[in-house]
Amino acid sequence: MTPAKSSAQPERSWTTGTAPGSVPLLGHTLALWRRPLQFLASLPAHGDLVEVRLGPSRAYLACHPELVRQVLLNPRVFDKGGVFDKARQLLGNSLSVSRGEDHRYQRRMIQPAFHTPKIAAYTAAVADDTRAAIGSWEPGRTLDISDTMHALLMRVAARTLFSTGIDEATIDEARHCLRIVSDGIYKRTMAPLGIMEKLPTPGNRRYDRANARLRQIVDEMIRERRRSGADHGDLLSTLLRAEHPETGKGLDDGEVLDQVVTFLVAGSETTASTLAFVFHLLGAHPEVEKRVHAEIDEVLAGRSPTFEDLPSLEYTRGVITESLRLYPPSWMAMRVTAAETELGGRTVPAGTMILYSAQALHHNPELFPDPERFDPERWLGDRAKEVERGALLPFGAGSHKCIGDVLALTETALIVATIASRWRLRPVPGTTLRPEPKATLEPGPLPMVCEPR
Ligand code: HEM
Repeated sequence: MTPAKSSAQPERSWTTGTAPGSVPLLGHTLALWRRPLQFLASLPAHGDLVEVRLGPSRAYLACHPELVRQVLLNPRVFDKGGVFDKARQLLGNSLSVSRGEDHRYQRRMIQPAFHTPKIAAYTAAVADDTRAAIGSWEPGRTLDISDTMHALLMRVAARTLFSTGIDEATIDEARHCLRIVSDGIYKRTMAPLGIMEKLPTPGNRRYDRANARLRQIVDEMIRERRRSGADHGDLLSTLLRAEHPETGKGLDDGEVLDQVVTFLVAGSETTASTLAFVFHLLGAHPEVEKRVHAEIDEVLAGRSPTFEDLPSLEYTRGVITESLRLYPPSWMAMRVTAAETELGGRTVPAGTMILYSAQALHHNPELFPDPERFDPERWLGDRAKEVERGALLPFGAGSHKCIGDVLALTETALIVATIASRWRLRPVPGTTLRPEPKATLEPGPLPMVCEPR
């Protein structure tokens, strides 16, 4: 590890290092491919900025929260290139992959759909939807909490963001397609050569079919809304009524479709995985579960939770934050330098890949003592103030920070409170959590047994 003096930050020295275990030709590609979570979490021990070899290319992982901030708060230099260029071909030039002026315009146009009063309105029915979804649960029944939360989230997204009246069977079909599409986008953006996905393999055909069907379902939803002309005050209406601030031009149906698919990809799997991790953690820590139940019983006294209850559900929110720390759904992201720049005391050429990883930050013992311990109290009272700025980063930062962060936290808290006020979910003995880092960090199958409270 080499100390290096930064001219941009003259007051502090950064340490830079190289990840160990590079092999000829491949560098660290295999380590990053085979055991990405462990590999990333091991890197902060080698410096504030750590060089990683990806085949012939050099990339850097920003490990110190301050360096991550420098990257995320300067999108003109640390731009959305690399995998985002590939994702743009699959998702269209939508919010999560656009850059520069395009991104600024889209963000300005869409942001009003995520203002707090809107979120309070969207989430008014989340408790009802959740109660309807758990209406068929029976004592002693085993369910896969991962799958159950994905199904619930798709219904909630259909209702909150798109106020759609489409039937349950179509929502289920869209969910099935979305998982295939999301997985396919991840594989296609990570594939180094871009050849395999063009071959007519069964997997590629499955992806093409799922993508076409998902787009057909969304397209029908858009046409229906245009036909009715109704303004439901939701995300879909915002997109359909959006106008470019200078040209006054709106989005055509194809552009609206790209945005909707992007929101489904970015918003539903991340939130569903968070919920599954939370229920897994509660099942594995009965003493924490007991405190969550006590808080919910005291605050709600038997009624359904609402947006206004969230400030009072402080411990429950601490559990959710701690789950996002341990299992950040967005486990790694990247930028590409648009020009030569300096980072952590190193001169970094234009076109260099800079990685940042919530997984690496959140499991760093320098930032979170005893990082593998599930400890919701980290987020309560004075202990929360001890956490270093930028150390907790489940939603990113800067101009590309997650637009759905408040919505995701609200939905998660409302769903946890609704379920935990009636049911306790017990892990099936012998079940081991094996998080799967894909487009989102997924919990994998998690069978749990329903017990009425
Ligand atoms: C627990 C749930 C969620 C997590 C952990 C999460 C995480 C993130 C992260 C880390 C980013 C920034 C990625 C980067 O720096 O490149 C991001 C961006 C984004 N997220 Fe989320 N997200 C969640 C839920 C949602 C929801 C509910 C929505 C919408 C309904 C959403 C929509 C988006 C969009 C559109 C972007 C791109 C924003 C931009 O570039 O301007 N996310 N998300």
